[in-house]
Amino acid sequence: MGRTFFVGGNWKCNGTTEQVEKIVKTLNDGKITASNVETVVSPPYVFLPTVKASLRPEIQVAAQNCWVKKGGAFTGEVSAEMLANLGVPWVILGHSERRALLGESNEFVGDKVAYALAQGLKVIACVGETLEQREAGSTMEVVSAQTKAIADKITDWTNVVIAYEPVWAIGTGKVATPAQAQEVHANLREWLKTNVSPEVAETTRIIYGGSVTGASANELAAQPDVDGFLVGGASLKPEFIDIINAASVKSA
Ligand SMILES: O=C(CO)COP(=O)(O)O
Repeated sequence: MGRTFFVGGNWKCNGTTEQVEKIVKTLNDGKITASNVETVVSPPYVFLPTVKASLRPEIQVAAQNCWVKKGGAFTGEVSAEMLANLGVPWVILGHSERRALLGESNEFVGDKVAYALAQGLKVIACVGETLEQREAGSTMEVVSAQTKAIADKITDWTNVVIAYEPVWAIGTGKVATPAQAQEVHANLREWLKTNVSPEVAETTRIIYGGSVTGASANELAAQPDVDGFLVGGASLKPEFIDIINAASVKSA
């Protein structure tokens, strides 16, 4: 195996200067006991440089989005080149909130992933089905189409982490069961094996997101195809440290 466990904290559109300082202090003081884990937190753009400068070196930063191509006359956007210039190593792309609220299509997300990778950024690419889609039995159809739109635009998957985030589990407190997460992760890995390559399937991290807490992390992490988490609400709280430490389950 050898996939390094990956834990991302997506702060979404939250935080004041004071709250951000507090979260950074909690992260810097927290006892990280797991050794086999890559940790990334994603503050809103405006806080990125301060958070990057004040965080302990084991924790990296990610932006929550970036523009689909080279910067220029695109008011309100932030380009991948700017993130690279600031030394921000990661970017989250295709989050369901942006797909749903801002109308980002599969193809648009695929283009963003390709452009960000070409600028040297690493990408956390999000996929996931709505409750209606799950109930209609089309979960795999939806997540494969989202993954295919990315696969169509890139050849090198080294710097890509796939985040499976079922929309019905995001911010609802309704976490997927370990079996539900494992089923989709295994199917996604199989999809990569068939449609990209066995090597990419074996090495690409597939992480789970949706109401992960300190209490649910260990059992989810124990699933063979769950390679980490993308955490929203709980990433603003001290229990994020427990979620990072769930990585120990893999080496236990
Ligand atoms: O959307 C998420 C992370 O990107 C998950 O959010 P919650 O952990 O708050 O459900």
